[in-house]
This record gives sequence, structure tokens and C-alpha cells, in this order.
Amino acid sequence: MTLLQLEGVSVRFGERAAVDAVDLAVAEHEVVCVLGPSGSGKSTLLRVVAGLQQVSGGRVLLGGADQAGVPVHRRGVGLMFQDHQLFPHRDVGSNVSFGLRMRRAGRSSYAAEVAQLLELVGLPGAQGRAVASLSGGEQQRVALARALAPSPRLLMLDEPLGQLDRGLRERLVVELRGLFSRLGTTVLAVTHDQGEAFALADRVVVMRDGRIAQAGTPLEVWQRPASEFVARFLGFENVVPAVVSGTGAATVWGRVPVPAGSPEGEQRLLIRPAGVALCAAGLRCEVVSRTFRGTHVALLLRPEAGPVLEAECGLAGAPAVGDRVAVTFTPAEVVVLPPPTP
Ligand SMILES: Nc1ncnc2c1ncn2[C@@H]1O[C@H](COP(=O)(O)OP(=O)(O)OP(=O)(O)O)[C@@H](O)[C@H]1O
Repeated sequence: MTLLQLEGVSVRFGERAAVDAVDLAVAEHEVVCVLGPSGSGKSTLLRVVAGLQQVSGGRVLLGGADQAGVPVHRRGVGLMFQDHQLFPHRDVGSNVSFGLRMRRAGRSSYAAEVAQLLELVGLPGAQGRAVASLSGGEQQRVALARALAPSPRLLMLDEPLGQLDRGLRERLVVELRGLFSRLGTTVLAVTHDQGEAFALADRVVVMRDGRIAQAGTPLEVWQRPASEFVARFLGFENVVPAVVSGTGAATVWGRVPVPAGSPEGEQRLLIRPAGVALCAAGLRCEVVSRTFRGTHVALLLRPEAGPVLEAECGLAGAPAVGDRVAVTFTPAEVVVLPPPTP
């Protein structure tokens, strides 16, 4: 069942639309991550759903009910923002119970619930600790416990792990995913980190200039970026003009095989780095750089013609900088990008 529905939502600041006629539905128990470059309207979209920002047009429905005029505290949504806004002079327990007091005024003790929530976020027994004594990651967990405390029907996260270092972010993302699926929480999260979004989300929504550039499962978006913008935003750099005919395309890098049924004529072609294969004979290139990536080596190649090419290869036998190599292309990793919409 749909929990959150945005219908043609627009937010204007003066002449400029920060959010431009956005339609989006989030199902119950679904985790949706909104991704996009800085200024693309992600936070504004979240603020609209929370009731912190008025719309200039369109409707926000929660559980089928139009939220026009419904204040923040009556929407039943939980918010966790970038700077996690804990009360620095209160201990962990009273920070978490704040979330409960908001919901059920009048009760004197929330000790059992607080203990359970701290257990849930991996900080058992931390009730009495001073907020200032916690690490960044621990503070993030307390903020999460506080946001989860009132059992919001929709949990909204704005750059939830933005301040943390990469290692901690990667660990917390896995924990969050497990937690949300155990609790069945419906989540709308905003991040500019695609790795975080892809690890956390059932569905990602890529925004550009206040509009949705693409929405789909992480796999769909990764495998079939809907435009050159999305492809480049995902970090794919091998995009070139091409003329497609039959099973191949003429490009500055020579003839590149394309998947069967690709649209013909003048197109833009994306070749994922995994589709650039080192071989004995093919497009000749010089290795400009190589970067160890744990499971593979990322190569930057300068071909005899055309722009630099990103490639990947196994750890064993990876060429060195300055080596001369040859490459061919694998059609399964080639995507004919849809033409840009005006
Ligand atoms: N209160 C405001 N008044 C005027 N312009 C605003 C206001 N809030 C946001 N904007 C503008 O709206 C656009 C979208 O901003 P928003 O914060 O939603 O983007 P974002 O995608 O969340 O960016 P970031 O990743 O940098 O946080 C930006 O151009 C921003 O300058």
C-alpha cells in the first residue's frame, strides 16, 4: 500500500523552482533514497514531506490524507537531519526519551523503551553517558534511536551518515538496512553519496534541477542509467557520441559492439569500465594510472584516438603505468543512452 504520495509537487523560491512538478509514491515498508548533486532539490523535497516547507503547487498525501495545513508534529513522521541535533547537555537516555515524550506526554518513565531502543541501535546500556563523550558514529545512533522512538509511520533521513568517515559509514549503512527491514520501517532518505543510497535503498530516485531524472531499483539504475546525466552522476565517464547500426556502433574508439535491439542512428554510448577488456589485439592504449580498488584494479587509459577510457582488470597481471595495452569492448557492459529530453 502507498504510504506517501507526492502529486505534482513544486516549490519555488522567487523565479526558480527548487522542486519542479515531482510525482513520487513510497510504499509502506519501502526504503527510498533520493540522490542528486548539490542544489538539485533533495532537502527541499524532504522538508515538504515533513511539513517544514510549504508547496507552491501540488499535493502531499500520507496514508491517503492530504497534508495541506497539517503541522509537522501531527504528520507522524520522524526526522533525522545532517547535524543530528542532540541536546549536548543531556545524557543519552534523556535524548532518546525526548522522542517518546513528544508522542506520549504525561508518562513519568520511559526506561524500558529507551533501553530497548538503545539495544536496537547497538548502544546497549548507554543511557547514562554524556552526549559529548560519544564518538560521531555513536551520536548518530542516538539520533536514530530518538527518531525511531515515537514509531513514526515514515522515517526521514537527511544525509544520515554525512559527517562520518567512510569505514564507519559503510558499517552503519549495513546495520541500518538490517534494522529497517526488521522493523518494517518506511524510509525516505536523502544523500549525495551514491554508494550509501545503493546500499540502503529498495529504490533510488535521482534528482536533477528539481526534477526526477530517474527512479528505479539500485540494479536498474546502475545497469540502465536513463540519461547521460545519470550515467555521469553515477561516476561513469566513458560516454561518447556514436552511430549505431546493427550490432555495433562507430565511435572515436572504433567499432563498439552494442546489445541486440539497440536503437539505431546517432546516439550516445556508455561503456562501463567492466566492459573494457584487455586483450592481445584491439584499440591500442597507454596506461595513464592504476588504482587498487580491493576487488579489482581501476585503470585510466589513453587510447590512440579519442578521450581517456576507464577500464577495470583483475589484480593478477594488472599492467603498470606507462605500459602499452590493447582493449576490446564487451556488449553486455555497453548501454545506448536515451536521447536527452529538452
Ligand atoms: N529557503 C530558501 N530560499 C531560497 N532558495 C532556497 C531555499 N532553500 C533552498 N533553496 C534553493 O533551492 C535549491 C535546492 O536546494 P536543496 O537544499 O533542496 O538542494 P539539495 O539537493 O538538498 O542540495 P545539498 O545536497 O547541497 O543539500 C538550491 O538552488 C537552493 O539554493
